Amino acid sequence: MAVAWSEKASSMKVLSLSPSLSPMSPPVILTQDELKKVAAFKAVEFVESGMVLGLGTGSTAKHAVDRIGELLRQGKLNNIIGIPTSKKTQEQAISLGIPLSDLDSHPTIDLAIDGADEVDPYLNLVKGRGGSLLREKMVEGACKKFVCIVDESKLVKYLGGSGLALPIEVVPFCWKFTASKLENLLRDSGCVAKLRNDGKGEPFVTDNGNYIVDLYLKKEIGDLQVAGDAILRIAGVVEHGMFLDMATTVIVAGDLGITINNKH
Ligand SMILES: O=C[C@H](O)[C@H](O)[C@H](O)COP(=O)(O)O
Repeated sequence: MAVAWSEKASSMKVLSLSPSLSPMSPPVILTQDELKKVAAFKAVEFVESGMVLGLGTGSTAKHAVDRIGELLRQGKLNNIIGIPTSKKTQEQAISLGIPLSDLDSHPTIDLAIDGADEVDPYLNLVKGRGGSLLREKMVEGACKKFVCIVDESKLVKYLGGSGLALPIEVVPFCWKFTASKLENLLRDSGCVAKLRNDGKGEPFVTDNGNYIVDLYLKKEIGDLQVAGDAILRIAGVVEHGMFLDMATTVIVAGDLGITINNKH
């Protein structure tokens, strides 16, 4: 069962942002990227030698992968096997000397660490604004523990509430048809569907050779699970970017410190 942010005090641990600061140190304002790094480093404290690890994708997860590589190099972690969630993370992990495998060989993952685009009060997530949602969902769905790491700008009252995209991975074939089906399905939320482009005037293509249709919502979706299941029933949809009831822990770094929110 999930809990709302306001009800989380008993499950929440507030920690210092910088362990090197004494209690009398003046407050330090961190940049957004520094906050991402703080959350990532905290998550890596959950990693133990011998684990099979899901390696996330994005600017927050990158810090975690860097840290894992650093600890391996220093001999503070051993026998780690990483399962990357994108080609980009795979390249990063290889450059850091992190041994890699895949879900075929390791269908059960001990722990995954990954960022998110939005986190709602029930620890549901939007992911995929970097385009990696399908592999992320496969890997994170195979985890015993999924630790999500965000800076506090990612917290929303409801999924889609940032006004930014809810990404849907679709097959390229007749993507306009699929996009219109999605708009129609979520018309009560004022849904507008747009094909993501690569910034050079061409469609963005995922690691799996698919397109991304970004949904922009004016109103909250009612039942997320029902909506998610209905989205997946549209022929042409490969996966959606709502990660419902998947994160076991969300670590949030903000101006006042870190909160560690555990799913009950
Ligand atoms: O497809 C991208 C992933 O879902 C990312 O984890 C998500 O977009 C968050 O990325 P960032 O940490 O860069 O904000």
